[in-house]
Amino acid sequence: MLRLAVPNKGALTEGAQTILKEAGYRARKDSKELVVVDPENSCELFFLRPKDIAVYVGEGTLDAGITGRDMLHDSGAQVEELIPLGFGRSTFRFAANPGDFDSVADLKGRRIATAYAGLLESYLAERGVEARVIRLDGAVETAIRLGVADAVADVVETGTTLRNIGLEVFGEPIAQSEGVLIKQVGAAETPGLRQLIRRLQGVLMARDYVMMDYDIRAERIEEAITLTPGMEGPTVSPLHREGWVAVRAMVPRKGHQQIMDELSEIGAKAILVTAIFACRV
Ligand SMILES: Nc1ncnc2c1ncn2[C@@H]1O[C@H](COP(=O)(O)OP(=O)(O)OP(=O)(O)O)[C@@H](O)[C@H]1O
Ligand SMILES: O=P(O)(O)OC[C@H]1O[C@H](OP(=O)(O)OP(=O)(O)O)[C@H](O)[C@@H]1O
Ligand SMILES: [Mg+2]
Repeated sequence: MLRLAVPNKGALTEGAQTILKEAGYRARKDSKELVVVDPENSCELFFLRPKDIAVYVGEGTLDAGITGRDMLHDSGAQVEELIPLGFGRSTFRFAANPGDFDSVADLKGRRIATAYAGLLESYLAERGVEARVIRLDGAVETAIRLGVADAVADVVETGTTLRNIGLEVFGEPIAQSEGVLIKQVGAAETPGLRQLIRRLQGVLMARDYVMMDYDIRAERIEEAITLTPGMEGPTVSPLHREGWVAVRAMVPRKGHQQIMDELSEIGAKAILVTAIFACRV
């Protein structure tokens, strides 16, 4: 039985729920459900606070979990990232009143408010910057206005929250984050976990790739294959027309229009693009 931790609220909840559903796992019926048993997939889903997930997985009480990469590093738990999941992308950054600071070195001896003290403290230690870290739970952007801190270190996605309170980011980004699948360091991958990984990779692939079909003169096939190399290699089948072949290959969704343009230029006809519903890599 695979025991999996899933965020019960916050920015990662919807993305986690959607990807698991697309991977064939049971969804919870309402946001108050804390445990979902999925006998068909021999899996139990535990809905937990995103920040606690690395702790449970690190202790080995759960086999795997979905959390944010920033939370994984903040926790200090014995967990490792298995695969990035492509949702809940954010940057972790310093911010302050405009003009107050230029770089992390300027923060020496100053107060920095954050809800990710573990992540911030290891970043400062790596750079030899001694500062006072003020631990808050959330809405840390307000700490400067209320005189509790000189700067903040927080999650920035669109930047709207910072703009609304008149703060500006400074220095290099501290970390890039997104939803990730994690497991305990050194723990064996059970068959249930391997199945989950394969299914999630399949969903990500189906999101990132499209299927492309086209017809082309046989003498241009090598040029065409350079444009659409596919995964293992494209399928090339004879066409019921002398000197022509049909080609089928998976291509990255991003940039597929350009590939179509380039195929047209070398004489490809009937170029079709279709979405991939599911796949196994
Ligand atoms: N606005 C956002 N857009 C995208 N991802 C975000 C955003 N805010 C947070 N995240 C990411 O989502 C994860 C969890 O953040 P979330 O805000 O859900 O947790 P939290 O702040 O601990 O909880 P809460 O906000 O409920 O107190 C983190 O990995 C973070 O990088
Ligand atoms: O750049 P933006 O798109 O504005 O997003 C960033 C904001 O989103 C998160 O807040 P959340 O809603 O989780 O509240 P919290 O600060 O209480 O955790 C994060 O802590 C920032 O405040
Ligand atoms: Mg938050």
